[in-house]
Amino acid sequence: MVMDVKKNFHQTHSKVAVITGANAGIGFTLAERLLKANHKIRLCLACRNYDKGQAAAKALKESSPDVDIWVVLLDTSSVESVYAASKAIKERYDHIDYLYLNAGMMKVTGVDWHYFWKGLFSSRVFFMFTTGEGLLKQEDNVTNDGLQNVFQTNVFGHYVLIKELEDVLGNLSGKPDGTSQLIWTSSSASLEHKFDIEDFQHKKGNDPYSSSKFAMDVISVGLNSRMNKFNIFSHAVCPGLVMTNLTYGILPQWFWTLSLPLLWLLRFFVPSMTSTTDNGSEALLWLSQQNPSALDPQSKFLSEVSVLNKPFVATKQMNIDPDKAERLMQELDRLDLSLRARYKK
Ligand SMILES: NC(=O)C1=CN([C@@H]2O[C@H](COP(=O)(O)OP(=O)(O)OC[C@H]3O[C@@H](n4cnc5c(N)ncnc54)[C@H](OP(=O)(O)O)[C@@H]3O)[C@@H](O)[C@H]2O)C=CC1
Ligand SMILES: CC(C)=CCC[C@@H](C)[C@H]1CC[C@H]2C3=C(CC[C@]12C)[C@@]1(C)CCC(=O)[C@@H](C)[C@@H]1CC3
Repeated sequence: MVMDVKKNFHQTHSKVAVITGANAGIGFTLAERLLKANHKIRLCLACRNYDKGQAAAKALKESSPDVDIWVVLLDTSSVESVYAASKAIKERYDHIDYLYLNAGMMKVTGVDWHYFWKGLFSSRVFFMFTTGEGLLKQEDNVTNDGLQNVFQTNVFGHYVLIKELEDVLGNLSGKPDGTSQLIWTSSSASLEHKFDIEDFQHKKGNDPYSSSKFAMDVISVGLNSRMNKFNIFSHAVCPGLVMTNLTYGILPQWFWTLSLPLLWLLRFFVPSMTSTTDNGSEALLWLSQQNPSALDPQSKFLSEVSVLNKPFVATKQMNIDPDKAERLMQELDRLDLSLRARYKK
């Protein structure tokens, strides 16, 4: 009897997930949950600090000692670091199933408490708790590559990473039925009116974080138009308000701990008060379990939570003009080319 041993790519291949900013917060919990859901998954923790990355890998291996976890040094605020990390990633994996574009930062110098108290007793209170609009005084600086730091860290570094990894994504990896998902950790602070295509790095504005998160959503839509034909699908996620180093950089941990009862009460009206990294990573994990070709390229996926602390995934239409998205991507392509010329890449 002749056995048919020819199996397709999906039956034989162990899934590979690359997560940027995986050593802490939402990225670390996502790594834990991906492993719990599929212990055969191969994980790449792409971190800017090698020791923190190794510590995260060690912690993950404590609960699953036999798993394939690898740490690669990646600083999204440096294109040379992105080039080096991509090269190392491609040497190790011939296909990536999930590329989580999660690393992110914001530099907050203060909270506008006057605006907060006024907002608390106004009709914009729920919007204020969902987006944080107008409450945070932020600063930005210029990276060694000469770009705005928040833009380069949150957006452009990831855009270059995707371009560098193109030949291990979707069917461009040479696997005819290979599929890849690009999953952006965006935010409900992504606000269209904070973004200006003429100033896409947000050199002039005062809310670089919201601008960067809106740019992410636009790029995600644009990537679908360009890349769905290669079985590469892009989606953006809002994790909600989660207690992590990012929020501890805004106000001290003790303040957030004391505010937890209030944040839980707010869940009656604002389901984005996810609070924990477990709740916040819900939509990121959920997306890895979906057929991406069946998802609307204009949908944003929100991690939300019920009053009883049960996480769920909600969707929101983005209605982003694909032509606008293509225009932004062309700007980023030009910037990418000029930096490649500088670094002779
Ligand atoms: N917390 C929240 O309420 C929300 C968070 N988000 C988004 O979630 C994502 C994860 O943040 P969160 O887990 O909250 O915060 P954390 O600060 O806990 O995690 C951020 C991760 O990104 C890494 N990172 C920062 N800058 C760089 C860089 N230049 N290169 C590589 N890695 C970098 C950090 O590394 P290191 O440890 O070395 O600093 C860390 O691993 C971010 O994109 C954030 O904008 C979105 C909505 C709400
Ligand atoms: C909790 C109390 C009593 C006060 C805190 C007031 C603000 C500091 C706080 C209210 C809404 C928060 C918020 C964010 C930061 C902190 C707040 C402005 C984010 C902007 C953090 C990063 C994100 O990506 C957003 C989704 C958050 C939106 C809400």
